[in-house]
Amino acid sequence: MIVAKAVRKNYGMVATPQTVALSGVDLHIHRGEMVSIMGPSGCGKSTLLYTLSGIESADSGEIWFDKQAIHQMSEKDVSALRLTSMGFVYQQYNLIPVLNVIDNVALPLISQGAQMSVAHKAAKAALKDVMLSDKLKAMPHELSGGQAQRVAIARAIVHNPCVIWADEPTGALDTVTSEAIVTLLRKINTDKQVTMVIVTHDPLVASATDRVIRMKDGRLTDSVERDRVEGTGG
Ligand SMILES: Nc1ncnc2c1ncn2[C@@H]1O[C@H](COP(=O)(O)OP(=O)(O)OP(=O)(O)O)[C@@H](O)[C@H]1O
Repeated sequence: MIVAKAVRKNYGMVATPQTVALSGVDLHIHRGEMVSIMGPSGCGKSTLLYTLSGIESADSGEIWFDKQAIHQMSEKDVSALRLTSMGFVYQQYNLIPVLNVIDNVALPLISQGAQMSVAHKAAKAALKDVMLSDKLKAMPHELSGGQAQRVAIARAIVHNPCVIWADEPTGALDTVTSEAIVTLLRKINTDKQVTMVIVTHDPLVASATDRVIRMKDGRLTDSVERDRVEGTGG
């Protein structure tokens, strides 16, 4: 479903010393797969996530999303693809502080031109999926970290995307809350068959995914299936 071929990405001006963030990444993520990306700080995990999702452009190489060549698309077309087919979850939730929970979750649909009543109906259903039906009118500052992340997850699924990209979704949460978020992400992956790509430092998150991709110095070093990660065959 998502294919990267020899993807390279540098930061910095051509005339100045450049940071090599991705130095030839080849990757294939299958539809419905839940994958984690791990590796030391600065190895290029977030850059890979944002390049695969078309937020950052690659310097060279190919990125395919369901047979669509992201590396050849205009910025406008990639934005439209993101809006309709992708959801994002960030470490710091990125909720709009002046909007209540239901309006935050409805936002991706409103951005696509949906009527408010339609967007609110879908937002309510998404908030039910994350077990927050009792917080529709709450403001973001009234939520715990775990609740805020669940709202962010509802916002990421409200438009039925094919893929969810998550950058350190448990990075700001304690262990118990992280476990609940991982369980929720896994349930959404299973129930809705949404492909999930999760950048994480957290072994707990990685152990819940189908495959752990390891990176070092802008390259993939390893790709390990779940049973081998857990070492239990389960
Ligand atoms: N906007 C940017 N401008 C310049 N350099 C950048 C930019 N974003 C990332 N980099 C550099 O690219 C390299 C890869 O960064 P990236 O954020 O992808 O790593 P990471 O593995 O996600 O790190 P962390 O685990 O600390 O979040 C790093 O050396 C970083 O300093």
